[in-house]
Amino acid sequence: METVDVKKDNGIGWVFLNRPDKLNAINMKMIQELLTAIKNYEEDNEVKVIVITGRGKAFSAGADISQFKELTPAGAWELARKGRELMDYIERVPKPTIAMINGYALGGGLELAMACDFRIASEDAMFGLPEINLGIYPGFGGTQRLLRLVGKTKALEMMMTGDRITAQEAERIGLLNKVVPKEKLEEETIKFAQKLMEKSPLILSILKSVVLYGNDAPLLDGLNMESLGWGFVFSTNDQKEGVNAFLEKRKPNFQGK
Ligand SMILES: CC(C)(COP(=O)(O)OP(=O)(O)OC[C@H]1O[C@@H](n2cnc3c(N)ncnc32)[C@H](O)[C@@H]1OP(=O)(O)O)[C@@H](O)C(=O)NCCC(=O)NCCSC(=O)CCO
Repeated sequence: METVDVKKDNGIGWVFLNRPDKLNAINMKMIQELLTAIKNYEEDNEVKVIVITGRGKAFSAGADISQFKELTPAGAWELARKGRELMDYIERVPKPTIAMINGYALGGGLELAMACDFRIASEDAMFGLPEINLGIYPGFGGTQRLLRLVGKTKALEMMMTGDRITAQEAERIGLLNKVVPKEKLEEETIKFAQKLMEKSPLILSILKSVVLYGNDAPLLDGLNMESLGWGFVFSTNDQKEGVNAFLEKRKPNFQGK
């Protein structure tokens, strides 16, 4: 692949945005290659957790602005659809996903991070949706995901001013799970991924789909989905293993079945 590279290591499927000289600006090629990388990891049983990060000093500075000059309305619509399709796919992939944010996460870069389940950032990372300064607004799902993550007041402030915020502020408003010193970013991300890998991958994927369903559904529908799923979980080996391990005072050994 030209714009993305990948590495599998101890259950983690790493995805690196790899246009460091352009601060990992997301062009059409990168959208396609990211989708391929995520789909490959989805099918790969050795991969339990997917981590997305950037090569160089940025996570990503957003969609590639150099492609905007010649963009027709139909082309812009296509770019927004493809970008959105990627973010929606990442959000729904049935494995935990972590954005390891090593610098700027702006525009489409922040939208990519928001599509992941978890966001861990280095303390010098910067966040923002500056699209308004280009005379546009976020088009890869950011208007909706930021709203849901931090609420209307902060979401509108970030989108309407285009101002950047620090990692500390991003953590305070609920955009991040963790802020860590730069030199510990990888270590802390791996630790977090390992915690997830101790759980049943099957139950994690069912839990993820119940939570995502509830995010977009009326409360009663979400609660019904929870109860139905909860009943279903009792048909799995991992539920039996979890309960037996507790009763036998040992660590569970989940098989994802
Ligand atoms: C991120 C900024 C603030 C970094 O500034 P600085 O450190 O001064 O680095 P630059 O010299 O500006 O950038 C280095 C290099 O990368 C190119 N680049 C940076 N961002 C983009 C981008 N989004 N698209 C295309 N290219 C980009 C920059 O042109 C330089 O290339 P050279 O060939 O060396 O000139 C700063 O870069 C910045 O503000 N970037 C834009 C952030 C932004 O507006 N993002 C929103 C994009 S629209 C979008 O995402 C739509 C989807 O909702």
